[in-house]
Amino acid sequence: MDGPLSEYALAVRGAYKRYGKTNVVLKGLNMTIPQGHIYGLLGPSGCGKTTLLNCLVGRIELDAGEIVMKGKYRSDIGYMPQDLALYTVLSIFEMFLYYGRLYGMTITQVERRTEQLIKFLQLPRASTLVENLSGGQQRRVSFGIALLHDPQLLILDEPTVGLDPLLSQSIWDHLLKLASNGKKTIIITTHYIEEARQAHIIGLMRNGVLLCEDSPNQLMSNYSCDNLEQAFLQLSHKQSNACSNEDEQFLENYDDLTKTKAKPHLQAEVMFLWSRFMAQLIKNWFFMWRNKAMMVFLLGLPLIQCTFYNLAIGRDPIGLHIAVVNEELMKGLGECSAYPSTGCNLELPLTCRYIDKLKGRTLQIVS
Ligand SMILES: Nc1ncnc2c1ncn2[C@@H]1O[C@H](COP(=O)(O)OP(=O)(O)OP(=O)(O)O)[C@@H](O)[C@H]1O
Repeated sequence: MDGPLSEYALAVRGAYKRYGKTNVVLKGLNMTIPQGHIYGLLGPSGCGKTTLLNCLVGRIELDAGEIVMKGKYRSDIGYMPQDLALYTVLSIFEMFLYYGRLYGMTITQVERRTEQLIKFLQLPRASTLVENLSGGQQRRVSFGIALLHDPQLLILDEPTVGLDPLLSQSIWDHLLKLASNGKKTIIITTHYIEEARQAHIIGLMRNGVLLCEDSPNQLMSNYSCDNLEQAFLQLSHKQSNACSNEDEQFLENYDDLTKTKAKPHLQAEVMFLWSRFMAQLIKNWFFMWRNKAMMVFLLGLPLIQCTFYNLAIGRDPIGLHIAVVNEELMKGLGECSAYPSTGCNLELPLTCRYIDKLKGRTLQIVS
């Protein structure tokens, strides 16, 4: 697709990413997503889909390349990761409340949205703990979190895996509805190739690059086949024949290829926000409340440490033999017995007063 990159909801140009010294995952990838489209990102396991999405949401940085996005902040994106970021000791509502507060939503807004999402995603009651949900239900909670703050760009990493086909279809219907008014742009990865036919554009990814980007119908007609799988197969053959020793070439030239470092495409977040602080506080409170043993331990440990510290340090040593060297009492400690141990007579030798104080403690004075 041509035209200035800023016209698109999202565009990636010349993206490179390598893990360690040898695992080059993105090899100069280009991707273009117009506003209001659903983009189905397809590719075999390990081809770099999650890596690409992680770069888009700012979780990791590209080594080189450019990402241009309509949104400027992380909160402009709704992201559903493959590995669910859920706190299992929280309930569904508490989970939504935590993320809602991170996005700056009010409690009333979160309550209203929770009601809608529970109905749409067919989730159990809002008070149900996440740990008591099935894997599929947990994925739906994670999907709900991505939709919670109604972002302009949705990035969904396999949202329909393990779901009932009817629910899967209703999720696709909802995504099509979200995109239909031209406002929301959605990137979705899936292993179900047939399901991806519902996307407006399909990106077929293999070996760190996109083999093609087109509408599903156009793709199938270009390769004269009646399903996407055959089109993908033909493209994969073409790629394999074209570059058999590609990996070694990339490794050799990687430093040259990535000379121009990628600039961050999302603006840095403000260091401190009350809503974020409160979100953490609420989450930790619920966490502690559900883990009473942990709470007792966390509060009890400093108490125990203080007690032992005070018992061990700063006390008088017991039974310690000490001697006082001084030249005030020439005839030894016996001299002190002649003086009263109280009063404020400054003519008395000060040593006697000092010895007197020591005697009252746990020390043994040796004469
Ligand atoms: N944090 C990491 N550190 C090192 N290597 C990684 C890391 N994350 C991913 N990889 C490697 O990068 C490659 C691409 O992984 P990625 O998860 O992006 O693939 P994927 O296409 O999303 O796979 P799947 O469809 O199975 O989720 C794999 O070889 C993987 O082992």
